[in-house]
Amino acid sequence: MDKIAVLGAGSWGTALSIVLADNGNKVHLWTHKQAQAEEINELHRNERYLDVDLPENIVGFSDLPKAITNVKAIVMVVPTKAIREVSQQLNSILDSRIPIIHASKGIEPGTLKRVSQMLGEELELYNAEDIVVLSGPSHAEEVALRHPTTVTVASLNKENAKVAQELFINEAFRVYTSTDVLGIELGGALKNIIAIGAGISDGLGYGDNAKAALMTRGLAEIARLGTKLGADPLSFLGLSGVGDLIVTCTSVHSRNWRAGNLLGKGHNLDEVLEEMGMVVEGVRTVKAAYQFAEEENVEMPITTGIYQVLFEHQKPKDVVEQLMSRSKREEMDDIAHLLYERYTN
Ligand SMILES: NC(=O)C1=CN([C@@H]2O[C@H](COP(=O)(O)OP(=O)(O)OC[C@H]3O[C@@H](n4cnc5c(N)ncnc54)[C@H](OP(=O)(O)O)[C@@H]3O)[C@@H](O)[C@H]2O)C=CC1
Ligand SMILES: O=C(CO)COP(=O)(O)O
Repeated sequence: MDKIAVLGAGSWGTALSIVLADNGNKVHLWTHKQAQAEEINELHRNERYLDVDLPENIVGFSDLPKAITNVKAIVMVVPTKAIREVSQQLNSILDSRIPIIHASKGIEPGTLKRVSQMLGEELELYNAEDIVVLSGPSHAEEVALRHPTTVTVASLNKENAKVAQELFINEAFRVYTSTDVLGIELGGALKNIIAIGAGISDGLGYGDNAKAALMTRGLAEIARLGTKLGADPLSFLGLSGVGDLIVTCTSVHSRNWRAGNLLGKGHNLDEVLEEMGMVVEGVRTVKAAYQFAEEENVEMPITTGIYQVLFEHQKPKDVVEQLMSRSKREEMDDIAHLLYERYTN
């Protein structure tokens, strides 16, 4: 039985541990809280994060050196804001280059780094190119119930992506490979912003038309930024693009959608984050995307509107009015231009 370490015992770390345990591995699920490790070992539960019984081959650890001893691979699933801190802790104990797969969806405000870039910067033995990202439409609650789910694993090194595919794939969890790390990471991170927007729209009482508009035009601005940064535009039509956008914008499981929904109903951001009690990645990512849009001179009106609601105390209804009264334009003008530039150069 291979040992795999999963770092981050929230809902997604726990669900991915179940997939790995179902595949016959002994999973070392690391948490920074001792009581949580004890709950996992004594009750085979992680009650605060996921309402399922855990397989007995998932073992809780609160000691990081012990958690990674003799493991074949490390899966990193802490929130984006904790990636650097946990990587720094790993540096002093990692003595060989085992595969590292991350499943976190965010971009760091200020530096505008994606998770694989942060890992490459912090981990002394690794470059960003060594890291694999796992992303796609995958609510932890459904993965834990073994409901059919599909994700993409991407690495610049195709062999690394294949190792990750082999590790996770099973009859309920289908894994595709890609080499477009940039597109896969951007798709997974930026859809959280649009999911907040979809939640706001539903909270305001708008209907399906408004949500479909947000999703479609949201995807257009994700693709616009991603293509400008060098991602493959086709990735945004894939699992980590349109797939994750659908699942996050249309589900009550999504913390980003739920946070947006409360904002749309009139709660302020502090109240909402207090109520959620779990990570809402889109809140930090919207700061990064807003900064990206300015620096890269890319139009991202929906992202800008959500930024204004979250951080500039704009009323959601006023932002909707602002979006609906923008100057007239052709639907595909800039996307067509970007695609033309990409495929003719
Ligand atoms: N939930 C899902 O369905 C999916 C989530 N993701 C992504 O996975 C990532 C993790 O999300 P998720 O598991 O849902 O989040 P949760 O909020 O459910 O859990 C986050 C976990 O990380 C722990 N944590 C926070 N800071 C640190 C730290 N500095 N050191 C160690 N552990 C820490 C938290 O501990 P504590 O709260 O006890 O401090 C908690 O156990 C996010 O980037 C998310 O976007 C991706 C796909 C699906
Ligand atoms: O990324 C997810 C599903 O693919 C989970 O989204 P939330 O973080 O909004 O719950």
